[in-house]
Amino acid sequence: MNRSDRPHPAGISFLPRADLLLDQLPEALFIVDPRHRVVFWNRACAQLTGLASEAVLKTDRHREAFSPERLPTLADLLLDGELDRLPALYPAAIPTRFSSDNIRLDHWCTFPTGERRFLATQATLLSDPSGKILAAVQTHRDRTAPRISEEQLAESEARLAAILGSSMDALLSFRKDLRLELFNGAAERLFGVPRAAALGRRADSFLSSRSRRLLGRFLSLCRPESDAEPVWIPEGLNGLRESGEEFPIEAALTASRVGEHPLFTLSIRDAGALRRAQRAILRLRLEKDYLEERLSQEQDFGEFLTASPNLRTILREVEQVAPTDATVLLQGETGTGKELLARAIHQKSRRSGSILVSVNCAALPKELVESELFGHEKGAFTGAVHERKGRFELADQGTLFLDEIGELPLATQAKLLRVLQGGEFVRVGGSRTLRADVRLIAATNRCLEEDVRDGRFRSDLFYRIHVFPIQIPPLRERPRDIPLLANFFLRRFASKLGKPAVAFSPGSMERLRSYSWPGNVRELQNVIERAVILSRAPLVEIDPLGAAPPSILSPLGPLPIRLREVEQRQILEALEQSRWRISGPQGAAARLGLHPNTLRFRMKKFGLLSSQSRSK
Ligand SMILES: Nc1ncnc2c1ncn2[C@@H]1O[C@H](COP(=O)(O)OP(=O)(O)OP(=O)(O)O)[C@@H](O)[C@H]1O
Repeated sequence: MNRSDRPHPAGISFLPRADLLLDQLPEALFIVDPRHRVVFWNRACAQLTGLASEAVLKTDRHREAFSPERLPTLADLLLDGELDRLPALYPAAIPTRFSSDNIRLDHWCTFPTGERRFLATQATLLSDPSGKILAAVQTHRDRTAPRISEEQLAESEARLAAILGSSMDALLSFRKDLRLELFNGAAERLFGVPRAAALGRRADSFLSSRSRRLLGRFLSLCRPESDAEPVWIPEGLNGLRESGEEFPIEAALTASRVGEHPLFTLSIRDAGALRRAQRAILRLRLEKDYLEERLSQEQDFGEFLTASPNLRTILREVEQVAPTDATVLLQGETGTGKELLARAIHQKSRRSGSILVSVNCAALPKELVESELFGHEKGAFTGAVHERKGRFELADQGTLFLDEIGELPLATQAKLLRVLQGGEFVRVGGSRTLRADVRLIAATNRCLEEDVRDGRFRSDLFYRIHVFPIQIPPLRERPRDIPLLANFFLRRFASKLGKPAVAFSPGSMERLRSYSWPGNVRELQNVIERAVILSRAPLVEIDPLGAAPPSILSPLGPLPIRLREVEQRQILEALEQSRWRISGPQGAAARLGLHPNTLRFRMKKFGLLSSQSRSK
């Protein structure tokens, strides 16, 4: 049967052949009679719900077509006059009521197929002129796609609002007329103005008058682009609070093309707060350095400072060996603090009440080494006009620090071994056996194992002194020590030179950290001393430190050692010539052109301060 030949649906005989028209509608439409029976179900409705009109007509299956729970449809509620049940039945839906017999509901529907669609559903009652209800018509427009876009837009707007709200910077967006369109939470807090009051106001009303002119100049220069980068506005801008108070700000301006007109966004930061934070960070850093130094001093060894975990572990072991009489061998590159540590060990030993005698083996001429260590009798050799005690005798009951032990001639090594084994020795040119109770601390920057292999160092002596070897790592392997020691020397030299230095200039610490320090702590100390001497401002500037020339790194011929040796030799010669007299016209100081105290200081540094000279 042709569609046009079909009889009228029973309930809509008042609409002659309207069924044909309604069937063509793109909108899904059905009609129910007052007994809630479906009397019309158009083609779009069948397509939308998946239920053919034959399956629905004359039944109340229209309910299940739109909800698995068979909820009454809008048409049903209208017929029963029960619109007040809408909120309970469709809590998430958005109703729009046009009149008592015409209502719209926008909501998500689930069909028998399981598919979900967002529908704009509208229902109207049809009545005859006497007011008798004939039927209810319900139409459905599928708004799924626009609804998803709306939801996505709302979600992205909420996300954007959350981002803008949580931004630390105050954000002010405006068009060419400067009227504010966006004023985030940080802006409310910074300027003390609620968003509602700020929107629509001119953006430059939050700037001081000078800054307004500057912003105007910037706006005229800005070329809005779709992916514009922010442009920093140079320093010197001032914000204006609602209270009239001006305050320094840092700002960046972005000019982007959004829609037809350019959109400008000012990001503003309270520069005062930033500076206060920077000052607080500097203060905390200085405090941290100081505390680290204190901790290091308390935990460890007097002036021997370290923040390096490796070295701290080593120092804990040293702490245990210090009170014993065990021989300690300190190994490490030049300037790593071997002598300083030797002194600390002596201080922590039961011999601290007695003397620590230092001998720098590298500074002694070969022919004088034995007499230096073991003393000589009068006339033992040319120039030995007096009998003289050696360092072993002087160190009796105390500690003997043999620095650069690897430099000892082989013959002296043999004699040293005998003393260490039996505690007895004979002065050069003498026959009396003498005894000395000495604790030995030896140090070297050479690789003694290699010297033993090459026959430069006796293996028996090596094993005798290798009882408790300590390897002090070079400064470049303990990066944490660089700021600690640098700050320590900074304070020390600043107070010594009466300079009110408080800190290093920006970038200085980075320079110190990135240098390789071939001369280790001694070199660092010298660099800081020089910088403090040259500094005028309260900030101390470290000049760029050159890359270390390879020769300095070589363990065999480090330049600083050579200079030291020359200086030591000259002092020793002058002392020998003056018979270890320091002051007076014939004294070594006068020969060297030095003040006697300066000479004493240098001698102490080189371990040359013996009993002969101490008294003179
Ligand atoms: N950890 C440290 N803490 C504080 N000062 C240190 C430290 N290490 C070294 N120094 C200082 O560095 C300088 C060099 O140290 P020291 O003379 O002890 O080194 P060294 O290893 O014996 O050198 P060399 O092998 O050249 O004799 C000294 O002025 C010392 O006080």
